[in-house]
Amino acid sequence: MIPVSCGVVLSDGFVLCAQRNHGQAHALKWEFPGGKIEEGESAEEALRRELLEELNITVKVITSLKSVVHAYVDGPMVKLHPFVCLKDKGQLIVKEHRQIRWVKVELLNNLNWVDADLPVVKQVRELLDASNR
Ligand SMILES: Nc1nc2c([nH]c(=O)n2[C@H]2C[C@H](O)[C@@H](COP(=O)(O)OP(=O)(O)OP(=O)(O)O)O2)c(=O)[nH]1
Repeated sequence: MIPVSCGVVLSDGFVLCAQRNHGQAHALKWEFPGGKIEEGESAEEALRRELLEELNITVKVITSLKSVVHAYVDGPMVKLHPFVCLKDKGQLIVKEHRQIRWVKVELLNNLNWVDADLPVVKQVRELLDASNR
């Protein structure tokens, strides 16, 4: 089971979505930026390291969401640890992804997500719907 952290990064009501690159697993699918948790690292430490490495940003973590375990067909079993965060410092530099996009919460379903992220998208929608009520 591969432990992975990812960030639902919010700014001005938009969510930062990232498209995986050609040549990677799940090429051209959309994900929340993040990556594998390394030995001796907490999920939150991994998130901060990956966001800095991949996108040159720091974040303020607001809350964690429920983790998702997903077994990819012919692929690894992934345990995804999602965090809702606010973008803090750093000018976004896209280093590894094909592209990034800031997407309104209600339009998140329009992207072609990696399978493990669908339950995360659902949690994000529920969380933000509830906070707008
Ligand atoms: N980053 C990220 N990976 C995800 C998400 N959902 C999901 O199933 N994954 C999977 C895809 C990959 O199999 C794995 C993370 O791999 P990665 O390639 O992004 O991580 P990494 O940068 O640490 O990898 P590496 O190239 O250094 O080996 O988790 C997600 O929302 N964000």
